[in-house]
Amino acid sequence: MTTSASPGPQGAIDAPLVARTVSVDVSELDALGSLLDLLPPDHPVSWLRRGEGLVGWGCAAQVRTAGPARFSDAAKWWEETTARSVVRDEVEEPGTGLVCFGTFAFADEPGDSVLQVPSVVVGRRGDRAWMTVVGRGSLENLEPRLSPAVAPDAPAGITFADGALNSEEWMSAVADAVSRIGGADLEKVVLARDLVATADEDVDVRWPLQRLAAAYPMCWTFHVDGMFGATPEMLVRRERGLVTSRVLAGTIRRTGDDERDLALAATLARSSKDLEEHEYAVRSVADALEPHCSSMNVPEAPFVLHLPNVMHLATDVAGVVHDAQTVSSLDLAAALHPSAAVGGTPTPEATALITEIERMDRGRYAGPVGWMDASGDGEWGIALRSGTVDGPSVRLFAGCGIVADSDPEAELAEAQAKFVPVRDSLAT
Ligand SMILES: C=C(O[C@H]1C=CC=C(C(=O)O)[C@@H]1O)C(=O)O
Repeated sequence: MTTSASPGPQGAIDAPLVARTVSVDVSELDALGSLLDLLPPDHPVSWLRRGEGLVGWGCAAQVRTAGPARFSDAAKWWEETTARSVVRDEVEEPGTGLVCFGTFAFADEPGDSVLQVPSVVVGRRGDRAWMTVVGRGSLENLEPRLSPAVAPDAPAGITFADGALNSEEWMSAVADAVSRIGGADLEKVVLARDLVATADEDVDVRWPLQRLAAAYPMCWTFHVDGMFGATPEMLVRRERGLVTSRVLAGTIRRTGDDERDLALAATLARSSKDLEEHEYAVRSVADALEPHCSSMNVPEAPFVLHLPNVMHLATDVAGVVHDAQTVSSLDLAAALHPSAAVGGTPTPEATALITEIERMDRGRYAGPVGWMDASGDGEWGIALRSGTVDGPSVRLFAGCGIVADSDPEAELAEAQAKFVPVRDSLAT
């Protein structure tokens, strides 16, 4: 575990964090554009849906963790950091006061995970808006002030290439997985592949973020430490004792013809292959949340979630938690990860097969990404429809749930459709 921090203008690096949250007039915010328009290029973070949520920038403190203890080490650091901090919060909503943003590796190894405390966070929820400024030293020196940022440049000269496996190789990995599912204890495994986009110059992540938020308003547009995307899947949200999770599994591509898409949605809702795959995913989430809840609501049948590129079977699981004092939203995310939507069923067999046949390091793709406040409330999505930006290079990821009667060609087409959000967001 490594920690670092910017000492700020008036404080030593090991001095406690000080934070001040003030209310912001929504019309003042609107006059500056969307929340994303406020982001400067310095450590931008985002968690936005339908124009609401949180953005932040600068880095007041951060911790990097790795390995099987990546979640618990990060959670411990957050507990210690918030316990030492001095906070003046004039708004007191979930997401005010001290807030951290995190992105966690999918696998125990090699794994590289981060929890960051931005120096500035701006939040919006309905007709309420706020700004938090974080530093070290005296609260009185913190000056919350909003201003627009310089707009990002479009990435230039983007080209795409296969990542670890080309299409043919990936289809044979899928065929291999199908043959293993028939035999052993394995019911489902999620196999992913990657593409690599290369630009002429460093990619400014604010460009794809703006495009993702505009094209996928029903998804959570996120960015933390190079990991960005627009995910439709909420691993866990905890707010004032209520926990919810949006489980997705079972997918069909859209055609662009609304009438045909409606017929396809009906087919999806009746498809036994997809319903079976979905059932595994819901069961894995409900089982992991159950020990933390005094009551739960698990709908019997899924609904169809319509996205611009694909449609999914979706179930919203909800519960009342009884251990909010001792178990944070990040602890819940750790308990849920990896769900059947990104690992498979049973989890140990599925993740072992992923390591064996996927032939790539997922990095933080399909890991939890999101934010948490000092009370432990927060939102952790699954980093899907996502990419990792590193200088001029962006690695894009997409995966599919493979079950006994999966067809490799259909799965390849589904993966292509899942690349679309990030691929299009890099276009000029
Ligand atoms: C693993 C991904 O999607 C998961 C989430 C929703 C539906 C899925 C499916 O139908 O296969 C996947 O389990 C991805 O987008 O990379």
